[in-house]
Amino acid sequence: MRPLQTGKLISGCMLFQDTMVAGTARRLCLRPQIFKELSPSSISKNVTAKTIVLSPAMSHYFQARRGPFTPEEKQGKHMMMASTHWKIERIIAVSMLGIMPASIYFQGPFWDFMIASTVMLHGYWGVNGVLTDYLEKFIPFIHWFWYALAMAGIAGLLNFNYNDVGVTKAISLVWKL
Ligand code: HEM
Repeated sequence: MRPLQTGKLISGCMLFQDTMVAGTARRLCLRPQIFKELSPSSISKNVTAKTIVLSPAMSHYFQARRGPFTPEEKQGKHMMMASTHWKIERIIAVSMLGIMPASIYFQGPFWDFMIASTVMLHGYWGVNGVLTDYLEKFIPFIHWFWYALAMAGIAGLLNFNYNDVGVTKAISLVWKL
């Protein structure tokens, strides 16, 4: 067992010295409850406050791996390089800046499809990235829920475009209310 972080109270924030990465210090604002737990004397003396003790295995588990990664690792199980995927994500996001006003202005089936597909793709990738970064490690099957929800989402939007007024008309009708 070894201390992961030690800190001392400085002007309402806890300055943590990360003992695992020498020379790096991070300032974290704490919840106000911390002040109730500390006596006034301990604050005024500026004492070392808390030491969180984690076993090396646990601290390693909670740490993200920062590379260096091999080209195979970077590609993973994907059909394209992550950097190519990243560029496509950004091209779609930037194109949405034009597609959104254009579809409201022109309307019709083509623009219904454009807005439904780009928003769904962008939202799908965005949430998928959040799940990969924060939850996959703890809930490995979490993506399957997202795949099901995303498929239901795009199916619902396409159904709405084919069998109802369509997304662009629906947005302008909402604004007319
Ligand atoms: C024209 C409109 C939009 C633009 C230009 C845009 C742009 C972006 C960009 C550049 C990112 C990446 C940020 C990063 O990686 O640091 C992002 C992330 C994201 N976007 Fe959008 N976005 C738009 C609309 C939307 C909409 C309508 C949704 C919801 C369906 C959405 C959901 C998300 C999500 C979930 C993320 C991931 C957030 C994260 O990684 O923390 N965005 N957006």
